[in-house]
Amino acid sequence: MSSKQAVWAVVPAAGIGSRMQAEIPKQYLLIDDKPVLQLTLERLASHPAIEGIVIALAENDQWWPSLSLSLSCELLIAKGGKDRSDSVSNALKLLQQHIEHNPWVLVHDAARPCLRHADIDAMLDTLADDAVGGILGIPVSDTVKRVDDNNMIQETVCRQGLWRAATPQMFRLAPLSEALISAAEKSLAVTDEASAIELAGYQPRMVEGHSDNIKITVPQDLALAALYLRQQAGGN
Ligand SMILES: Nc1ccn([C@@H]2O[C@H](COP(=O)(O)OP(=O)(O)OP(=O)(O)O)[C@@H](O)[C@H]2O)c(=O)n1
Ligand SMILES: C[C@](O)(CO)[C@H](O)COP(=O)(O)O
Repeated sequence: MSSKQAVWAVVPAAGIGSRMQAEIPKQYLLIDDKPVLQLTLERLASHPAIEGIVIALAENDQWWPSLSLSLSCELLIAKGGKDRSDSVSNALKLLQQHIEHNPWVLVHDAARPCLRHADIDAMLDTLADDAVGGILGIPVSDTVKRVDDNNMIQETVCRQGLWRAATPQMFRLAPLSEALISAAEKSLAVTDEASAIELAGYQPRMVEGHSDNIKITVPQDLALAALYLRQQAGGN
């Protein structure tokens, strides 16, 4: 598939950002005067392959109306759910009501504004003819320890073959929706789309991405994301 083949993006943006310990949900914190969510949406919408975006917003989201967005793609708004997987599932169901075909869907965290178009291109090119789909990730480069509740090291985990999963996670609309519904029906908590696809018996492909595609999660991540965005703007 060329990177021009139209795909839809799903952006879960209904979290409260508790680990960020901020006054407002982290997706509305500012980086160089722009809300994180706006940066992420503009990054996705400016890619030529993105036909439309479905964003999942919390029902009590009071910040969305204040965004001044001018996106070059269609935008649908779904209801956020209790967990990230519920928000994604709601967005997929809304998309299925909106379109009849079964496109590739890129699920991408609102909290990841540093996504590079090169990584989107890598996914579209690598997974073009894949029967299942796949995700962006980064190989683990540190030694990994398992630690107990008292911060005592229990074991060193072999890092051979260990990767950190990121987003986008790219799957076909119908099987992804079915996999998430199935996981929810079995009360199986999934923290990413690939987990649901794996539970459904499929084997997603890992696509190596850039390590600056960080998820803004804890306070120090905001300054790091700002640094990465400035670095990218400078052509690095
Ligand atoms: N019920 C939820 C929970 C999370 N998300 C979104 O999923 C992405 C990744 O989740 P995470 O980083 O965990 O965000 P929060 O859940 O907001 O953070 P925390 O766990 O610290 O509260 C975020 O863009 C978040 O807005 C969502 O759409 N719906
Ligand atoms: C989807 C994800 O970003 C992949 O690493 C991650 O699982 C989200 O987890 P969170 O606890 O909802 O931030």
